[in-house]
Amino acid sequence: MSLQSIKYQRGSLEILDQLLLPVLSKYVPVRGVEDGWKVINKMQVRGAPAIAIVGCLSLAVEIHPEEFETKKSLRQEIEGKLNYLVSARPTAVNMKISADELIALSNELAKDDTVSVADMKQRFLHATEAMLEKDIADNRAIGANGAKTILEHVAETAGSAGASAVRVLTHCNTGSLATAGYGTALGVVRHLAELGKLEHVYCTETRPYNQGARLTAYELVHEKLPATLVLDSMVAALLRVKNIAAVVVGADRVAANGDTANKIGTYQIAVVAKHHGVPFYVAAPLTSIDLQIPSGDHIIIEVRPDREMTHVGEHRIAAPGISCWNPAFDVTPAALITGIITERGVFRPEVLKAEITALQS
Ligand SMILES: CSC[C@H]1O[C@H](OP(=O)(O)O)[C@H](O)[C@@H]1O
Repeated sequence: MSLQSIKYQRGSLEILDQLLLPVLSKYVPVRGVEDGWKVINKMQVRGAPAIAIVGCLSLAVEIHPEEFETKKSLRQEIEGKLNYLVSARPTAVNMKISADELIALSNELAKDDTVSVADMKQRFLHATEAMLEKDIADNRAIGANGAKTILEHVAETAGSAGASAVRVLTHCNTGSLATAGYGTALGVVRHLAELGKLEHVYCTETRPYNQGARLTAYELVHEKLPATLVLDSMVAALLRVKNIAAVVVGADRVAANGDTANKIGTYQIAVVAKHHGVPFYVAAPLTSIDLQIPSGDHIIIEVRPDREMTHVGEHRIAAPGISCWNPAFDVTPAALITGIITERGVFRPEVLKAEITALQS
């Protein structure tokens, strides 16, 4: 079983086709931007950070063998192709943020007369390749920050000096298959396990793509972590009887006020967690935080094909002719979020914008 969602070396990019998991582990080549757009749009690769990394590396493999006459032509290629890749899926912000950063870099290099066109191409390739290691480092920091916060909350609530092992619930897939490795919310789970403080992790199936049943369960079984799969409809009952210490989920786009777009079903889990007094955390790198939008009302929610609901593979499970509503995400209001776990710290939603702005200044 492979957990490496992305295989890259200069001039070559392959992605693990997540539509085939867990039954088949098959890598497919991504030869350029058209392939990159397709594998993202079809969700052969998915997960906010992985989308950005695969998108940017698809451009890297495309321009690697090309010779550009001028820096202007290279800059135009970079800007046009990155903006095209942003259109593959609208909700996660990571691709947009990465595209803007790389476009800004190429504009800066194009203006610098001391930089040749060959140097400019090399600098661009290095910048895209650096995303892989940075994502893994960010995820490890998210894991450590999140585990610490959850254990402190549990100890504080119990009035004890240290927390015993905890039970957590997660939704969708936020692990190695959604990132360059280790994961965000699943990185918190991994770090709890590394500390010997993970009693049990529950993962929801996450209809209709089944990221939980097919991908998160795959990762947890692979690492022999104590895990149980539950149906999306079981969350309320689970929180009532299983003494869950915290819910930790990922994010596709966090607005400046902390409202968070994440996989459909996240909002209702947050409502149930509030009802049961269970802390609800969002785990996300800064590349998932969009300070340009004031609230979740401004987040575009991708609506996906009906067939993802009416069929499991080739097998029809819904009556022919029924109409469907298939938003891929929903928005959890900041008021339902206990904390946003990032690689730079854990922030309450009401201070997120100020804290992130201070970090970035
Ligand atoms: C680590 S971000 C993962 C994030 O992306 C998932 O959506 P999708 O599978 O449609 O790309 C889900 O919202 C996860 O929380």
